[in-house]
Amino acid sequence: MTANTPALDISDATLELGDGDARVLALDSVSLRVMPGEFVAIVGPSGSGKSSLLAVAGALSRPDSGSVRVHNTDVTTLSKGASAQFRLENIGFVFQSGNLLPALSAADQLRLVGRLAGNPKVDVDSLLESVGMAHRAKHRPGELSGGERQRVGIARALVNSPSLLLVDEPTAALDRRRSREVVELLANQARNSNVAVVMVTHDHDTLAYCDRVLEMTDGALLPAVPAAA
Ligand SMILES: Nc1ncnc2c1ncn2[C@@H]1O[C@H](COP(=O)(O)OP(=O)(O)OP(=O)(O)O)[C@@H](O)[C@H]1O
Repeated sequence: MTANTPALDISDATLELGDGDARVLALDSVSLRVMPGEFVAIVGPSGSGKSSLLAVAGALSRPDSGSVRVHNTDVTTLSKGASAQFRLENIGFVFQSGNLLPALSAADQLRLVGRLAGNPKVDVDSLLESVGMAHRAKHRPGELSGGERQRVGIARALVNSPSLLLVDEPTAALDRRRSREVVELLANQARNSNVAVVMVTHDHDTLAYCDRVLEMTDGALLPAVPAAA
């Protein structure tokens, strides 16, 4: 594996959803290559296919045609079980609201994901430190602010040192200042951990932190638009 190996390489992926009259071309010959350490934002109107793109990139759904390689593994050829294990070890997911387990402290959220991947010696303290949350290690999600929960969610997604981080609307529940902080944190993590980040967002305020901004329209991914647009 060389430094030139893309962390994500989607080639000509097509995905149809629904049946009969409700059939929709969610992905229309989409190609996307993201290198390690690169931070890419995907914008676009509701229903344009952004979530479908993340699902295909994260081996959660299989395109009807085309290939999806994550760090040189074609994830479209993996069985269901192998794909779940591959996701756990190679892909981190960050969702809108952090998606933390209510009963677990911040530190235990991270430990659990490490244990599930057979990686019990995770350096939880350093990871929480890297997202500015070391002082909240013992707090449960209910005792954290929205921005803090999102930070723990990012640390948790990084536990197994993934090559790819897929992020869905991370700032939807946050005010302007916290939104910028969370996206700046993602940008720093991309650089420092050499992880490729693909973020779906409606938040044009945070696009300046991204290396590239792409736009989805009717299932197609358009060439980059200026980050400040
Ligand atoms: N299970 C499904 N069955 C049929 N059509 C679906 C299904 N899921 C999504 N779609 C359709 O596929 C298209 C792409 O949906 P997708 O969720 O990827 O869009 P999106 O850009 O993420 O939207 P949003 O910004 O509102 O989350 C939409 O037209 C949607 O209505």
